[in-house]
Amino acid sequence: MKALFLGYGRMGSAIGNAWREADLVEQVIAVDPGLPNCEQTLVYPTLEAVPPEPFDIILVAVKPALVASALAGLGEALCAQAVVISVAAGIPLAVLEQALQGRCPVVRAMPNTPVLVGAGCTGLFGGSRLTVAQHQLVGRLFAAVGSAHWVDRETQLDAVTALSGSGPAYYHLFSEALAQAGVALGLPAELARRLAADTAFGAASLQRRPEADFAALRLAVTSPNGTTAAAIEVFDQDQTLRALVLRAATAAAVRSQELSRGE
Ligand SMILES: NC(=O)C1=CN([C@@H]2O[C@H](COP(=O)(O)OP(=O)(O)OC[C@H]3O[C@@H](n4cnc5c(N)ncnc54)[C@H](OP(=O)(O)O)[C@@H]3O)[C@@H](O)[C@H]2O)C=CC1
Ligand SMILES: O=C(O)[C@@H]1CCC=N1
Repeated sequence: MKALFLGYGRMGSAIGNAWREADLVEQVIAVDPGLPNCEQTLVYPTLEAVPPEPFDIILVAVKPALVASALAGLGEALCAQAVVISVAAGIPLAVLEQALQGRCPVVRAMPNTPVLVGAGCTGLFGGSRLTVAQHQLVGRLFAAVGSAHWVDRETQLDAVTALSGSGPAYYHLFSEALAQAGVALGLPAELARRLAADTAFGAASLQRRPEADFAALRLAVTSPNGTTAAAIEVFDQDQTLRALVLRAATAAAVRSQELSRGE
């Protein structure tokens, strides 16, 4: 299977490298004006420079504002047998289909950066022209770099973006804050960094077990009148943390809706 990537920055290269390392695609070709050739990936500066051969998958991973113009340049020779996947936040299927003028079936995907280590999760929504076989292929491609989840309504992708698309940054921010707190409490910076990372990994591993109940996992750490209770009381004072998380996720979802209107 051959894959063409339009945009090979952080998200495009994370997915391209992961698919190649998992032997899901034999050849990855990328179009990206700013990049030199990477090992095992042929990078062209423009779409016009790509030899006119058919691709099975064309993944567009440019900034949302550039998606329509990047797709408009896709000629019949490249996309005759392809499924086009857009990972751009907010850009609706209707815009993608219009840019392609019906040349190929389209899927919207909202992955996240842990695809780099095979631990991503991706929300998916397919257009009406997608065949059952193509639906299965796209699901398999994203499941191979983490987990893949089809949503029923396109608007749900705004919530997926707010939760798991942007979500890794929220956890990284919390780890930054926790490591800084460790240093303020007297630990060497490298030890605080390591403890924050290992704690995030351990907690996530517990959360991922089947039937895991997040509240029960929290309570298992929280001895009555103990150290955790003292910290949770601060987080939960007037629902501070939960209210903040809701505000932050809502801001992300609203931004996704704005992007869909081209704002
Ligand atoms: N980063 C993330 O965690 C996630 C990102 N996304 C989505 O992925 C998309 C890309 O984001 P991200 O990878 O972070 O951004 P990057 O800026 O890292 O990557 C975009 C790349 O596209 C290149 N580019 C610009 N114009 C074109 C063009 N016409 N044709 C081909 N390549 C072009 C850019 O080059 P140059 O820099 O020189 O302009 C850049 O290298 C966005 O739409 C975003 O919404 C989705 C989920 C998660
Ligand atoms: O911040 C963004 O807009 C992109 C989409 C989800 C993660 N990064």
